[in-house]
Amino acid sequence: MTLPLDYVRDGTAIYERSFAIIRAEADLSRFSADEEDVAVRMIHACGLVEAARDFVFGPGAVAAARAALQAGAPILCDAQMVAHGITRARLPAGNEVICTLRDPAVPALAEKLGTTRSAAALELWGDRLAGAVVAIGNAPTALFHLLEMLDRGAPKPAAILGMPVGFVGAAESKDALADDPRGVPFAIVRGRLGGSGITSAAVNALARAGL
Ligand SMILES: C/C1=C2N=C(/C=C3N=C(/C(C)=C4\N[C@@](C)([C@@H]5N=C1[C@](C)(CCC(=O)O)[C@H]5CC(=O)O)[C@@](C)(CC(=O)O)[C@@H]4CCC(=O)O)[C@@](C)(CC(=O)O)[C@@H]\3CCC(=O)O)C(C)(C)[C@@H]/2CCC(=O)O
Repeated sequence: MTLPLDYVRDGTAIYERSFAIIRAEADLSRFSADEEDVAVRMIHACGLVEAARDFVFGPGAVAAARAALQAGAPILCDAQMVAHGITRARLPAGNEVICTLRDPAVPALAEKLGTTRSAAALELWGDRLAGAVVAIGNAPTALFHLLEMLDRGAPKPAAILGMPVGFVGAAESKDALADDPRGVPFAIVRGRLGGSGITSAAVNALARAGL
């Protein structure tokens, strides 16, 4: 082995080269300029240029989420992994990043409601839901539960990023959001694909455009 090994060590150079590869290889033609910016960062997080086919941005979603973040809206996350992936330095207004999953009240609440902890945790968002940016990247049940809360009259968030991953309920929960967004601007990744990384990346792109 010849040391040092030959690889790029500069973080900014790595990002720049990655983003250039994505723009060269991905079909981004159906996105507006601001959607494209978000899509590139989402592809970067999952390593799949083909994923762009499954990205759906509802009308005005990027503008609504960006305006909310600029105005200081909190970011409500279903999982700690989503919350931890959000780069605080990119947030335009020192926005609060909230995940209630680990609240001690959640296991009993889940038992009482007969659902997962991920879904029950949303009940603790309370009034913070009004005008917030919601980022659901892990749990399909959380997205389903959010839609049920909205149907029961919960305050509307500014935007919903519905990007849970998996095989049970993921595609269905995202279809349910896209089919009836309850008047809330939304973005989804159709099908099984999604996850905390893609979702954090979407928030990071919405928080600040470009690199
Ligand atoms: C059924 C669940 C799924 N989890 C998936 C993928 C991943 N989950 C990870 C981790 C560490 C966590 N998942 C929980 C949210 C946990 N996962 C579930 C639940 C059982 C039910 C959610 C649902 O179906 O909607 C859920 C527990 C609950 O009662 O809500 C987690 C809270 C479990 C725990 O550790 O307590 C935890 C989240 C921790 C956090 O960040 O706050 C994985 C890292 C898997 C692993 O542990 O090996 C992975 C992360 C994926 C990602 O990108 O986020 C699925 C695939 C989403 C799956 C739901 C769909 C399915 O097809 O099964």
